[in-house]
Amino acid sequence: MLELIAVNKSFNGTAVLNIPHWSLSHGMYWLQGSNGSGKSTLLKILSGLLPFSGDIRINNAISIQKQPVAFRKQINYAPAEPQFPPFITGQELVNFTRSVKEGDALQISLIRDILQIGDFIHNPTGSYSSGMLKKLSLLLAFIGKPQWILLDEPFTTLDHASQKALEQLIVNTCQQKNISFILTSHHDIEANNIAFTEVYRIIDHELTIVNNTHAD
Ligand SMILES: Nc1ncnc2c1ncn2[C@@H]1O[C@H](COP(=O)(O)OP(=O)(O)OP(=O)(O)O)[C@@H](O)[C@H]1O
Repeated sequence: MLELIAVNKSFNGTAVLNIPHWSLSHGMYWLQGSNGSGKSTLLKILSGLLPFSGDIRINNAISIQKQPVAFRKQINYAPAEPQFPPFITGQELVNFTRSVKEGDALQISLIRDILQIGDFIHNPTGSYSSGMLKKLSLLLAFIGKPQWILLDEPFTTLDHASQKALEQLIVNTCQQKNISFILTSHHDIEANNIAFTEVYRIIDHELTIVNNTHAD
């Protein structure tokens, strides 16, 4: 369970998010919104990267404000446009993330195959295409066993085969490993084959539920 309580975020006095209360049980959530509506800001807040007023709790126990380290251990995040120091190789980032997030080698190898991350992983990230950077960022987000994985625009820049593979990976990870997801996009949910638990839009700084597509 992820609970947002009186979450407000402004930049330079301009309100970007105002979420009085939002409670998410285990599942897959789709967050839609136009450019500048606040999707990336919300995911950065949820992953502990941006200060805000209010609180966020996991399982009614771990508060992002009071236990920030314990909270962040439960959240993995992949940004919309990943950036890494150009001299670091993908493999070095994987090794570092594996040690921090207590990932296992077999898990990483499987996800690497699913996302079709080839030997380029051993090259410095400065040599990667945007799709390669995206795949590396997604791989890092799946390492370990967080309670939530937050993926900002995960399907952009991926080729069609990789998009389909990612969809299946998300569904399997949610169902088999009990890990929940929040995905953002500008696009309608129909573009994807995932049966989302709930779909939200950010309209005028507030979250609005669009529909409930969950089958069971
Ligand atoms: N660091 C910042 N400083 C000032 N304003 C910011 C900052 N980051 C975001 N904003 C503003 O917050 C608002 C929400 O931005 P955000 O990046 O969250 O939108 P988004 O929904 O992810 O947009 P997009 O779909 O274009 O990626 C925008 O008005 C943006 O200009």
